[in-house]
Amino acid sequence: MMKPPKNLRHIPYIGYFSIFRTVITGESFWDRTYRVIVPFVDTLKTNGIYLEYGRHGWELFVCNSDDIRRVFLDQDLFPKFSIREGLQDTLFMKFINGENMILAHTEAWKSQRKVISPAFRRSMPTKVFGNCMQEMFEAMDQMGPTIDVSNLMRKYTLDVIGKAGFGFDFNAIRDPNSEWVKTYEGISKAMEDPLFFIFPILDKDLLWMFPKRIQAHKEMERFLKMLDGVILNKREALEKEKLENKEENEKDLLTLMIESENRGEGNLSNSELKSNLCAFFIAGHDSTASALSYAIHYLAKYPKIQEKAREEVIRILGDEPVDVIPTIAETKQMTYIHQVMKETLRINNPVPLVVPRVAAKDTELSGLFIPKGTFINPALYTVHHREKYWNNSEEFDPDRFSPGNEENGENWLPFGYGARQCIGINFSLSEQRVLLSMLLRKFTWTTPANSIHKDQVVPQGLVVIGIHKLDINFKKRY
Ligand code: HEM
Repeated sequence: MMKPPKNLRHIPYIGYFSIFRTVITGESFWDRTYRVIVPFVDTLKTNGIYLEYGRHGWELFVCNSDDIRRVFLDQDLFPKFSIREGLQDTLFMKFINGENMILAHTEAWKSQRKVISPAFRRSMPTKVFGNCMQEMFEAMDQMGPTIDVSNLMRKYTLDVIGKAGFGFDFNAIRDPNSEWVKTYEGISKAMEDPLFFIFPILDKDLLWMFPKRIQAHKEMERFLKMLDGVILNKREALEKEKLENKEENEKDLLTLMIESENRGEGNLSNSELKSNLCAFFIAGHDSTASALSYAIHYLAKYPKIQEKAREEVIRILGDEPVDVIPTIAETKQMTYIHQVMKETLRINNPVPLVVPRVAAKDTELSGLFIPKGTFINPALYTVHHREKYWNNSEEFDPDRFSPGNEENGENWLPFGYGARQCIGINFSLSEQRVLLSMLLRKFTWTTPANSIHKDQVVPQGLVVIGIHKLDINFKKRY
């Protein structure tokens, strides 16, 4: 355990105690990458490939974008690790039980993606995003000038995933204490509990020792039953043509998936539909909330960038003192806001590591022998911070992505790459453009003098990394 096994010893490694120090001092993922990983990787003669001890023993970390793309593209040689192993019956696995796109492999994954991709291509519900924003503005009116943005963004993205995902109103912004908001927040907090995350055995065989945890399992079952009901009702309404008449792009994803099926584009059972809705929560809720919170943080920190972004919105949507929900065409004109979003996703990508891949047979990466069974982590966050790819990588600079300056595009990997790239990429980017543009028109904002994030951001989260209690001072423009 102190040293990698013999067949991996030709690859440099970071000592076992390094990770201990991080755990004991509570160092964040971001800080550790800057303190330990990036400087170490830059000294390597292995094209940024090294080993570190992790959940599955000695694992490979790939920090060059060429090999990362190779790993993502070749699903036969580098299949996704099956995260079910050892996790059956845990709270997390109950949530995404059954087959969904995140867990499925090969043929099962292909046939799911065939039905679900068209649904995501058709969906671009800017009106749903904009209506949620108007509810958010009303809520902000009641909050006073200093607002906890991380909390607000989680409420906003929960309402969006409910309405745009399956036509369900969590009502998280208007009524943060409503039944399903409390239930969802309870189970999502329980799923992230580090104790049960690190020792899954406590969550199943030794569950009887933790009454609060047993309660969380019960709440989970209630939540999943609610989703069963939503799916049955939706199928029934579609059969009886009882759904309200909506433009194609404003329909929720569940409707679009069932319609794909009805057109003969494939089949998803009710349990697969439910499992995929849960996958949308896991993959799309906190990730987008984190991206938005970080964007608002950087816009507060750099007032000139905020002003430039606002000028762009005003140029496109005008400056009348009324809320305007942008159309899809208008969001596409927001090139500078898009640059701000891209730079935010570079510097603090919410999903810094993905589900590991496993070498299906003996192979090589950058000429290094990789034995069959090796766990491989595409280290997206490290790639985003290497000087080799990005000048002054610690600096927030949206101009890196200005038109004609896109040479770094292939090193920008917040949504993964290849066939398994994030299916929600355009959905999330559009959601972010609507929120940021409407917020920029209505408010200016600054970081309070006593902010805990003034010198360095304080992150939170284990898998999706957000920002801890981001207080921001807002001032209305109209
Ligand atoms: C800023 C927001 C987001 C980020 C940074 C993000 C990031 C990612 C990444 C890195 C992957 C690839 C994982 C891998 O290869 O192992 C992925 C996959 C996925 N994402 Fe996202 N995501 C975001 C938003 C969303 C949204 C809004 C949804 C759905 C509503 C979503 C649904 C999914 C699904 C279902 C997959 C699995 C796709 C497959 O394996 O075929 N994501 N995401």
